[in-house]
Amino acid sequence: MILRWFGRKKPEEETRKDEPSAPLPEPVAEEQPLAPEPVPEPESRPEPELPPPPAVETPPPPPVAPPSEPEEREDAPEIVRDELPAALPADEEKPKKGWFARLKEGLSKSSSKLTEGISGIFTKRKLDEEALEELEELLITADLGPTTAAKVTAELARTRFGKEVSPEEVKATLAAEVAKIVGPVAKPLEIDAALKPHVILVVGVNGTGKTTTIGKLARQFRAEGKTVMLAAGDTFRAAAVSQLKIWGERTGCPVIARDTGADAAGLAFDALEEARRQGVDILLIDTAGRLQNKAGLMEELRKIVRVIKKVDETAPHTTLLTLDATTGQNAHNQVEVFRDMVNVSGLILTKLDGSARGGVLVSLAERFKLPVHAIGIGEGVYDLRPFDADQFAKSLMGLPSP
Ligand SMILES: Nc1nc2c(ncn2[C@@H]2O[C@H](COP(=O)(O)OP(=O)(O)OP(=O)(O)O)[C@@H](O)[C@H]2O)c(=O)[nH]1
Repeated sequence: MILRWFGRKKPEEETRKDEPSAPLPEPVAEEQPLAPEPVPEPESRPEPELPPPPAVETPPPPPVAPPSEPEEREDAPEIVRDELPAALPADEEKPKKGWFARLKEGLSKSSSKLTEGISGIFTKRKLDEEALEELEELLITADLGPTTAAKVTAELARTRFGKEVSPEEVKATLAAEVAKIVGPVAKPLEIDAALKPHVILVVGVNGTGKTTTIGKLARQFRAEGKTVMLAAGDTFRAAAVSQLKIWGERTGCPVIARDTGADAAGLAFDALEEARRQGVDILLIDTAGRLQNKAGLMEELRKIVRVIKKVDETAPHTTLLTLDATTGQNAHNQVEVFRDMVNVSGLILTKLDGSARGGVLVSLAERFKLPVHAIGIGEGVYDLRPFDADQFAKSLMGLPSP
């Protein structure tokens, strides 16, 4: 059965009753399904400081195994499924504001650039050739890309040419056009419940938010009642491994890790075997993203894929590419590069908060047509949500909630 990420009943609601005394301080799965949030949440609670990772009884990290050829390995780390925490540990408080409000706030740099430009062009002015050219240029500088910019302005010209149009009308038309372009790529991340595990390989340039995204996804899956294992496949950097371990603790997920410099493919192989043995629902594999050594990275990623196919020839079932929205058009190059290395099945756009270049999502959608499964608007564990085309388009144009 295919389950849609976020689209299920909150597992806590179903299982909390028979859980032992371990108290859950906050109903962790408060998020809505994919549906947009029509009403902002009350602003009663103070903004929480991110507490340090709680002392949760997570299984100890598996022993570090020496690098070896995956086929020969018999000493897979011991992780007992019963030890998985029954509930998500207490961690960060859910943000007080609703998602749409936060998305709008996050995209405010991108939207103010656009809305100020639109007001400048269209206040008391007819939609003539010159205005259209200025608008097209504005959209290009806001990272929507030349193709999208041309398409969107042509649509506006088709219906309003020669007429006096208000900035509000232009924004509404643009939002509708943007929603049309990004709508087809707004696809939830689907998890096949029949797979034990569903393997998700997470790739992307260093710093684009792979590890953080893995942590956020892990929390969400755990909140849905799924068992999750994390594999620290960025064996190159010690900090990347320890960062993933922290996310493992925060989300109550075992982490398979090895020493720095260990063979990433071997580690992925071990992790998949272990996840299989334990009947874990989802295995999230972190990877390195050193583009400086493109050939080396390509070989490493391809080897990971090759090697995990020895355990499950259908794996990885999902290959997510994280893209940092602040890098603007550079994200296009990254899609091309990673698409050549591995079979990228979907994108996650991170750091849409504070980026003045959020429009890049539109040009990516237009050009690559790859599913955008989710967007990140902050560093916190709750700051990732499925991508909603209408919400995004309205936020980008600074318009009120859909
Ligand atoms: N503002 C903001 N920061 C984010 C978001 N996602 C990740 N970050 C931050 O971006 C930085 C890099 O994130 P990582 O998850 O370490 O990125 P990575 O791709 O795993 O990078 P390496 O560990 O270097 O391979 C961290 O400081 C994160 O907290 C987001 O959606 N918004």
